[in-house]
Amino acid sequence: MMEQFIEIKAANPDCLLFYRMGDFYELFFEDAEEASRALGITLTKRGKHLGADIPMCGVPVHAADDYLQKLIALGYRVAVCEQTEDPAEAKKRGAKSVVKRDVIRLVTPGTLTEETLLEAGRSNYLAAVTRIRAGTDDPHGVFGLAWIDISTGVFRVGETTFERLSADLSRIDPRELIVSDALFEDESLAGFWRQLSFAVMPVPRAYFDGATAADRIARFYGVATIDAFGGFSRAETAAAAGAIAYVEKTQLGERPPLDPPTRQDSGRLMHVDGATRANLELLKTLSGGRAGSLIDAIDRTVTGAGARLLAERLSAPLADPDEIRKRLASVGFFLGDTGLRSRLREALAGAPDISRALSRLSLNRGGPRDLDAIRAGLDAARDIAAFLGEADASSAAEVTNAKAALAALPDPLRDELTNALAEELPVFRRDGGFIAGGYRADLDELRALRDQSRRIIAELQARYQDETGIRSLKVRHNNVLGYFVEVTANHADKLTTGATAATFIHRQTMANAMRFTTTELADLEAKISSASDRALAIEQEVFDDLCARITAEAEAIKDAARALAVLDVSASHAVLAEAEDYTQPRVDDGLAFDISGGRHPVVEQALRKRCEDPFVANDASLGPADGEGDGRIWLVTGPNMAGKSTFLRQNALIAVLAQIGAYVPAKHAHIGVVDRLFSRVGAADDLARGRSTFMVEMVETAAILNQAGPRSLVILDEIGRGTATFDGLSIAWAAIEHLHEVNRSRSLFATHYHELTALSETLARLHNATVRVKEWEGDVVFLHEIVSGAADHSYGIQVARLAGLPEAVITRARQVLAQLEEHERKSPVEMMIDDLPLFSALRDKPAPAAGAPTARNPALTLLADSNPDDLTPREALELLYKLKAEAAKG
Ligand SMILES: Nc1ncnc2c1ncn2[C@@H]1O[C@H](COP(=O)(O)OP(=O)(O)OP(=O)(O)O)[C@@H](O)[C@H]1O
Repeated sequence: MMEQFIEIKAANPDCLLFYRMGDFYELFFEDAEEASRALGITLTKRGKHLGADIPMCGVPVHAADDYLQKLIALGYRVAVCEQTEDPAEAKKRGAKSVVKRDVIRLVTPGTLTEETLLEAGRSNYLAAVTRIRAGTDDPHGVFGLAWIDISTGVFRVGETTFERLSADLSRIDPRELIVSDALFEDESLAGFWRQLSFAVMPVPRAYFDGATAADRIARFYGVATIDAFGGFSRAETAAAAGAIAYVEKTQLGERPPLDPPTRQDSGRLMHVDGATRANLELLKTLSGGRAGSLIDAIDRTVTGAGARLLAERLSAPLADPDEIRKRLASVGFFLGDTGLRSRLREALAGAPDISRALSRLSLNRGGPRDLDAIRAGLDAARDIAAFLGEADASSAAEVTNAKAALAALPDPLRDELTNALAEELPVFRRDGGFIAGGYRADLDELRALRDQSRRIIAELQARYQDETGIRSLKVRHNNVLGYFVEVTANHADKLTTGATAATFIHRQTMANAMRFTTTELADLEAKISSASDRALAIEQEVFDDLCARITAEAEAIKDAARALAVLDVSASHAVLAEAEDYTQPRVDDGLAFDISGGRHPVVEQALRKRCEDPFVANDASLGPADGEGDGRIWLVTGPNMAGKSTFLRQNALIAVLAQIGAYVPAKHAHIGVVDRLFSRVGAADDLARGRSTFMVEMVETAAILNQAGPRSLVILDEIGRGTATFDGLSIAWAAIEHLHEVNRSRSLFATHYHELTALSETLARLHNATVRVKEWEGDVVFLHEIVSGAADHSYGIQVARLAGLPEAVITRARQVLAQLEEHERKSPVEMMIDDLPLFSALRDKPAPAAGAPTARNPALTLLADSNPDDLTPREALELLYKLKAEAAKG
């Protein structure tokens, strides 16, 4: 057996090998050591290899999914090795022969299908990347991308460049990425693969071989050529073939129901790079959780498929106004009909995840409950089609299409499943008992026979009791003996002696009981077990038959599943819009960015939950003044904690929401489609990548200044704060000029460098905005209201005081601040700035009226004239009284 194990393990060196032995999967050698550590299960030993003990641990087959889930989450890959013959068969070859075993599947993060291993609301993508260098001018080559979710059949391809690869991968957010070993080892990319947050798996170069790529895809789909799928580039075809090769390798011959690949044209999407995606906390917060993210605030879907579609849309907002308007129309449709919407959501909430059930059935991994999921899904689809059919959805193309997809579902299949399936269903098909009575006459007969035999056994027990006079005699059953007669030890003599001894054949002596069999019982047993076996065989046949009928309709079922997801998302946006008072944005091809009464979707809900003051809505207007020329830059100054970051982010989030086709938290919103969204907010260092906070900030800023264009929306929060004041100020200054002159993007720029507000005098499209605060009894009160103008204070010390800094530190900080401000008034900063050519335009500002000497504070004069070393305590006290009197005057 060890020889067999070692051979199979050698063929799967990069996986933990789950080696099936009876009711357990056993792991040996290093696998056992790793798994026992990772899973917290006991490490034992079994036998010896080369004179040393063999470490071993095991997990029960029935609980294997839980352990698999843990291992996959920890980044392991598992090869599942099953017994491929009955142990009885092996015995026929000789007592010592080993049962045949084979790996039936590789479980990897990107190729999961089990409900327990998948997250209901998240797609589970396997992505493949390949590079083509020939025929391109780009020294990095072009990159082909393919991504597959085998649990739902989604299959997409695209082409990208090195610059965009990271953004594309962060949009797809795969669980596992495969690349050819050559690309994996390419020195120029080593750092790139390392910094990705998901598993990267090098695979043989042959997976991506361009010469055979198209054939491999065609073979998978059983078509002569892939032309019918649409024209793909060489890079796309190679990536798609690589992904298919990997699916084939991990599924070992089972074929998941993949859609034909479709191209995702990233030109029609809003481009959002990884840093922006993370900064804006679209799908998860910077700390990695879902709570507090945008999706968490807006997700009102009721199905797993709906939640997945919403996440997918949030990762890839559109940049095509027509498509966006189509989605908005569906939301409008559901907003207009509350009754229909509630009925839809009720029906959806009860519908199972049919695409995932379909995938398991196609991969021969499904159970009776998956059949039932399809049945229930078809039922729900029919109900939904019926009541949608009554409504006039002509204004909403998506709803009309969904209706058509649902109506196209095959009724006979649904009827068949309804008739075939029993009420209560076991998890595994091997357990039987899932076919309803009345569906197959032969099955009913066998079941009757089985049930009848049980009755006969009861009768037999009564007869044996009578014949022997032992009232406590029982006919029992276990897996070792089958049916047997059991009497307590004190009655045993009656069966082993006299006339009855001929009937009762001794089988087993227990401490308190003795067990016997009889010829009659053995005959009955044979009948019962053959009836059960035959019944089970019929059920398996019916299962296969139903499975085949379902997979034959896979296309229609998948279309319907997609339609249900679209309906769920559209209705969920309507629910959100109604509950949260969102509005339909106007989206077009222009450069407008007019938001009135805009709110931050996450902060607004958080404030409400904490029962704090309601969110203060604010306007933003970044489009070209008078509709002509390029967009504007708003330079937002204001105290700490005033709400600058919130304002910046809310506008980016409103753009994202509008472009996924959702309603937005505002009174009115008019947005000319944003082609690229950039945001640099907050500070976080990336020590894993060897970058300090400031370095991260500069890398992200560089990306923005190098890539943003007139259709982009740029959010920059406190650029330059991570370094010395003048360096930071200068970088921020130059960045604004670059944005204004070169990028010409619609931008929001928050800063504490109040000096920057002077730029509005030279940069025509720069608008100064500030957040209002009130001072009250030395404290600051935040009004969160954005108005035109510039801030004059940071109120940093007041905020520090609110935060609970010790009073001594606050007092000292005030003194230092006063000195610094005094110093700065005389300092050469402004002179230095004036000397820079960029600032020369500012020099002509009228000088402050001269000749008004600032009167010196008399208290200060008193202090200056005193000499503390010469003062007696009494004189010191008198001085203090004088100072106090001066303070009271002034
Ligand atoms: N419009 C608003 N209405 C109500 N509360 C708001 C609003 N904007 C912000 N807040 C509250 O103020 C807090 C601070 O906001 P934010 O982080 O945006 O301030 P900031 O000006 O960027 O501060 P800093 O300069 O210190 O980074 C938020 O967490 C939120 O609770």
